[in-house]
Amino acid sequence: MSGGYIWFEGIPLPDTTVVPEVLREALESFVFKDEDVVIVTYPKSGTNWLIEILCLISSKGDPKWIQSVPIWDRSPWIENEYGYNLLKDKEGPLLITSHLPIQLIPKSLFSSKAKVIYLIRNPRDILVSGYFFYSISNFIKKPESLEQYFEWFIQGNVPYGSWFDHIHGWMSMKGKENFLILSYEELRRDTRSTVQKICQFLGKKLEPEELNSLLKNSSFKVMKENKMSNFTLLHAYHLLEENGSLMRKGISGDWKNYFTVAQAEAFDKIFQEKMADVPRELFPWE
Ligand SMILES: Nc1ncnc2c1ncn2[C@@H]1O[C@H](COP(=O)(O)O)[C@@H](OP(=O)(O)O)[C@H]1O
Ligand SMILES: CCc1ccc(OS(=O)(=O)O)cc1
Repeated sequence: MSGGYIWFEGIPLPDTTVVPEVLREALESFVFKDEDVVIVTYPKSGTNWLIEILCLISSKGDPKWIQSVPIWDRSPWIENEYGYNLLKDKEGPLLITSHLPIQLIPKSLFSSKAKVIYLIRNPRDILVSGYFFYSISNFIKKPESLEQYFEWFIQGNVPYGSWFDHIHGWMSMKGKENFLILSYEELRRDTRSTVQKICQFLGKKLEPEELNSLLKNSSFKVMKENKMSNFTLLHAYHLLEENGSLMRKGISGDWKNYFTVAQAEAFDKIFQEKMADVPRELFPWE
């Protein structure tokens, strides 16, 4: 286990989960079907929370599936060797996850009607979440300090490259009827309405008790205790340090507890410069 990167078409990808030849095959031959649902996020945006919600929509709130099957088997990452090998032989409709920037996603996505949900989060919170998660993981390059990780993040020397580029790339899909943009912040502020919005996008209907069960079983508290979702299964493979979990705090604005005044000002400046061309309403935290 090296915890380094492979540089794939200029993007740093974790070398413990991504195998270049397998990713190349996925990019050239994977065919998305109209019935598939694809979750796309930059890492640490709340990916696994959204997966849990989509699994519970699919099971109509019944928690059996999320309590018995690891989260990475329920909605495999297409760019990972493990995930691609599951997906390529699986009967559809598929639930698929990806952190890939738009230029690396298999091209068949653009000619299919597969429904894509893109989840955005305040990059300052993503930075803090990534810093803590990669510090306890043994499969991603470990930062020595938040100061160092801050620099890596700004430069895009982190898994899946620059957050700023990721957003710009995927925003070219904005307005397409099979593309839904959500934010972690709205999901936290009003989970019920946001789940209803997802159901509407997917053409699904949940009865009130099914929705209540979904909300309970995808809550931070319940996910934290679900070993199929909280990443503690990785302990057996020494991929995550003992007691380490995906579920850290699950809040918005935690960056304020870690950024220095100078870092906050520097980040604001870079954000304004790099995101000036993106409509503000996409960033509910600004
Ligand atoms: N049910 C839930 N409610 C709120 N936040 C959740 C959640 N499940 C996961 N998260 C948060 O999502 C982040 C992980 O994102 P990803 O799944 O993309 O790796 C972590 O953020 P924090 O580290 O800020 O707590 C984690 O706590
Ligand atoms: C094993 C599934 C998994 C876990 C963590 C990952 O990290 S990140 O989301 O890319 O930062 C990826 C895949």
